[in-house]
Amino acid sequence: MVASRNEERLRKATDEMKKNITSPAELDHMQCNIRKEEQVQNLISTTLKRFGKLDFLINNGGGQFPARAESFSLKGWNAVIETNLTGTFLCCREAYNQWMNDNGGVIVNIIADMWKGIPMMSHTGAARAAVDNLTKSLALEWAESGVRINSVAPGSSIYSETAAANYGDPKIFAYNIPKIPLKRLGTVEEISTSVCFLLSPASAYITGETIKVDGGGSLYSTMIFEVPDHKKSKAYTWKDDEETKSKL
Ligand SMILES: CCC/C=C/C(=O)SCCNC(=O)CCNC(=O)[C@H](O)C(C)(C)COP(=O)([O-])OP(=O)([O-])OC[C@H]1O[C@@H](n2cnc3c(N)ncnc32)[C@H](O)[C@@H]1OP(=O)([O-])[O-]
Ligand SMILES: NC(=O)C1=CN([C@@H]2O[C@H](COP(=O)(O)OP(=O)(O)OC[C@H]3O[C@@H](n4cnc5c(N)ncnc54)[C@H](OP(=O)(O)O)[C@@H]3O)[C@@H](O)[C@H]2O)C=CC1
Repeated sequence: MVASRNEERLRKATDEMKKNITSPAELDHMQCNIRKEEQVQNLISTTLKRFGKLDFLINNGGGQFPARAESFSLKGWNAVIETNLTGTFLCCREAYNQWMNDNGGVIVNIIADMWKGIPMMSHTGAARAAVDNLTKSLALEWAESGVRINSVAPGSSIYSETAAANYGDPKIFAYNIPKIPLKRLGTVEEISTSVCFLLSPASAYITGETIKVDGGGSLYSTMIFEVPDHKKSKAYTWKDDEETKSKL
């Protein structure tokens, strides 16, 4: 079952996938806004009615808009936290309560390269770091039910048409290439094969872990953003201490 908000995009994506499926696996799609609790409950119960089981859950839905933190309205902040953190939590909780508690299963959460913060997208950085931590807590709480849960963290380097449209710049991802040790963008396949590995029995002994698929970008330098030159940082020395004391 493939689910998201936009019916037309869903239909196109599932038609495309059906053309490429060589196994007898069945595929369906369903509208669901993961920010809405009832819609998530309905997604999981409909999936169970349609397929009779729920082996895997992949929380891939996510997104954000670029802006400085001081400019965020509460509505904008909440939109991004609800999309990336609350939506992921609701999907995990429903999958567990409706099926995986009794039957086990595997969950993979898609997060982002937020290890050094994400300037200009601090809302999504905070939400993705929270999902990284949620993954670890759930791995411990749900291990006794036979549930494994891991994350995949793509670099800011996998070309996305919707992101380029959202950010108004088709070259938005290409700007990052100089900051990626492997000196190229990643492919969608390089993300999905990592997800498949984590879903497969080959990773049966891995839980609560996050795989970074970023061409080494997270080891290197912060993407896109440069801190402007400034003289706002005052050094601290013992001499300053004496001056402070004399003022007290
Ligand atoms: C991490 C680095 C690399 C990552 C790459 C990718 O992830 S690639 C994948 C990337 N893919 C995606 O990102 C796709 C998915 N992304 C989305 O659907 C949206 O970005 C969303 C998550 C904000 C939800 O939006 P929605 O409209 O459904 O939500 P809503 O109606 O509930 O609240 C809207 C409120 O949010 C605010 N606000 C929104 N846009 C802007 C902006 N440009 N400017 C400023 N503010 C903005 C504004 O406050 C607005 O309220 P207003 O002023 O209208 O009263
Ligand atoms: N491309 C990249 O370089 C990177 C991507 N990522 C993350 O990887 C994931 C996939 O990204 P990508 O394919 O590039 O981007 P897309 O924008 O193409 O995919 C985001 C998906 O999330 C769905 N979505 C967004 N909000 C909701 C919601 N409220 N409820 C249900 N579905 C929702 C969208 O579908 P619809 O609009 O139909 O709801 C869309 O299918 C995202 O979480 C993204 O943030 C992380 C780091 C880098």
